[in-house]
Amino acid sequence: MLIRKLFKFENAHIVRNCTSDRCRRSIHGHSYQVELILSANRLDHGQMVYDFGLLKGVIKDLIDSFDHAICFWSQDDAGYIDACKTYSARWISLPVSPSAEQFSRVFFFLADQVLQQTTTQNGEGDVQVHSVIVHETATGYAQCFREDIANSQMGLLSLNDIEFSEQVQQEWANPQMYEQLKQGISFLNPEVTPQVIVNA
Ligand SMILES: Nc1nc2c(c(=O)[nH]1)N=C([C@H](O)[C@H](O)COP(=O)(O)OP(=O)(O)OP(=O)(O)O)CN2
Repeated sequence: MLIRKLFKFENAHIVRNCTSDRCRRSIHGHSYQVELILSANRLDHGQMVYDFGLLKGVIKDLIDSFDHAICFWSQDDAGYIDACKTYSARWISLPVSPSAEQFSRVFFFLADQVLQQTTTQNGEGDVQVHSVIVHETATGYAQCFREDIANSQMGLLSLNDIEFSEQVQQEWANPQMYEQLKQGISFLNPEVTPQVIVNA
């Protein structure tokens, strides 16, 4: 079974080396919509694949990091990167260029890491990220599947190579959250007290 949770953010970027002239050498923004699709072959005690509410913690904070931020490829021109860092308090440095395709890989990678490091407490089964769809505009989207993450032609992703500005980190519910993720420290989902349903 699949479930899907939608996230939204506004972000600015340049995507170098693409065919579209406006896209490759002018800073521009998009209202992104991100569909996180999870799969599982069994349901938890609430008869859900994964409670939507649980996706409003670390995963939401990570995706919301990109809101009102500028995103740049760490291999971009040093002067441009300096300007992004100087004139925007919220910035994110990526090891890949910020195309819709790479955003979908980055969000798959991050959500997958969080889920792998999450200790569930409500009988969840084999919950996994199935795919991530990133809508860059109303007419264009990219969808990432698991096999795209390890595809070296698309560029290697690692937690250490994704950098969030100080301002972005301060706005997380737990500013240490990314460090925790990098160190492999587990996230604990809330405990659920079973309710006894008494029939009248
Ligand atoms: N496969 C991809 N193609 C393009 C990407 C991308 O990430 N992946 N990105 C861009 C630009 O960022 C651009 O701003 C969006 O392009 P486009 O869809 O052409 O945008 P429009 O709003 O002009 O398109 P409409 O069809 O008028 O909505 C370019 N290509």
